[in-house]
This record gives sequence, structure tokens and C-alpha cells, in this order.
Amino acid sequence: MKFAVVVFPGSNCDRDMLHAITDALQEEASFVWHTETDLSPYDGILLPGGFSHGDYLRSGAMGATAPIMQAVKQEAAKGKPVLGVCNGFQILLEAGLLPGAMLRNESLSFICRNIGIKVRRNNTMFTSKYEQGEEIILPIAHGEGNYFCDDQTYEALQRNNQILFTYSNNPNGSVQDIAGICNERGNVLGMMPHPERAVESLLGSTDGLTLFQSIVSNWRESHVLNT
Ligand SMILES: NC(=O)CC[C@H](N)C(=O)O
Repeated sequence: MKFAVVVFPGSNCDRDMLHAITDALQEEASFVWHTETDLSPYDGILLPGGFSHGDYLRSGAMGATAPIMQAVKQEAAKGKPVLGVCNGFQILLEAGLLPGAMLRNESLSFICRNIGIKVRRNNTMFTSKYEQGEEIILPIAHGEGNYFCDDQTYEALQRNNQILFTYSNNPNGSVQDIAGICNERGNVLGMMPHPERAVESLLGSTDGLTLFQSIVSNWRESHVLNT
């Protein structure tokens, strides 16, 4: 499986993401600069964490207007997996690929530590290799991870089973402990915790690798069925 790791000015988890895919997962990945306009050669799109454009205006707001985002939308519309982690999640929200918005952490402090995350749904292309309800450990590292949506949007997220991850102990004030949501179709996932930083035991957890393995396994299944 061939992944694109989209790089914005100020991305700082792009190399971790590439390492997770090529070294830990043993799949292909290439960096794609934010001014590019074609992602059609790739099977999966990864938007890594960081501080795109210095988090000016709001985190993710300027990244969301990059030329590459039209291509991300096109590939998402084809049903390809699109994963935004941390700043990548913020960009997906600002680009309108996912509902809601990100506010500053309730504490107004940057939080960087490992944290318990509950897998709320394991029947998706991103979570199929987890147990339903499993508690995993992933690192978080953000200043604006306080997910907000209005009641109507939250009801829709629940009704459509779009909440894939919640915090066991809410660190940032997110509505209903939300740590990760997908779109209605289930192929675009945004999450604040960093799976790419938990792909080998040396890093303290391999729980993030399971997410990438789920993507590959689902892609292989659908690829075999379609050919
Ligand atoms: N690690 C990251 O992606 C940081 C995300 C973001 N810019 C924040 O601090 O909220």
C-alpha cells in the first residue's frame, strides 16, 4: 500500500509518520509538499501533526486553504483512507472534511503525555484490529485539542457512529471526551492522539501500529475483492 504524507510549512510529525509507515508498518510512503495538486497515485493520505503556518489565525486554518487540500478532497470522495493526526485533524476540520472545530485546551496549556484512549467502534477501516471498547495508550501533544461541536452536530455524530475514539480521562475539555471522529462514509478520520508515535515498544506503546495495520488490512481486502 502506498501512502502520501502531506507536508505543510511547520509540519513537525511528518518524519515520524514516514518512519511509522516505512519502518514499522513496512509499507511505502512519500512526502508530498502542500503546493502539489495530485494525490491520485496514492492509496492512502496522511496529514501529520505540527504547527502548519505557525498556527496563525487558528491552528489548521491556513493549511486548509493549501492547493493540496483540493486533491485530498478528491481522493476522499473516491473512498480512499484519509487520516489527519493532531494538526492534521485541525486541518480536516478547517477544510470542512469533518464537522466541528478545535478550541484551545481548557487549561490554556500545551499538554504532552501518554494517555488512555477508548476504542468506541472497531468496525471501521481504521480500527478493525482493535477490540471493541479496548483501552489503548497513545501520546497526545497539543495546545488546541479541545474539540467542540454544537448539540445537533453531536447528535449526528452519535447517530452515524462517527465517534471512534474518546479519552478515558478528558485532558483538554473536548465535548463528550471526543478524541477522534470520522466522516459519515467512514474513510476520513481525524484524531488528536498520535498513533505514529506509538509504533514500537522502544517508544513505550505499539497501540498506534494497530491503527495503521487496520488500514492496510482493509485496503488489501477491498483491493483483492475489486480485482
Ligand atoms: N502536535 C501537533 O500537531 C500540535 C497541534 C497544534 N498545532 C496544537 O498545538 O494544538
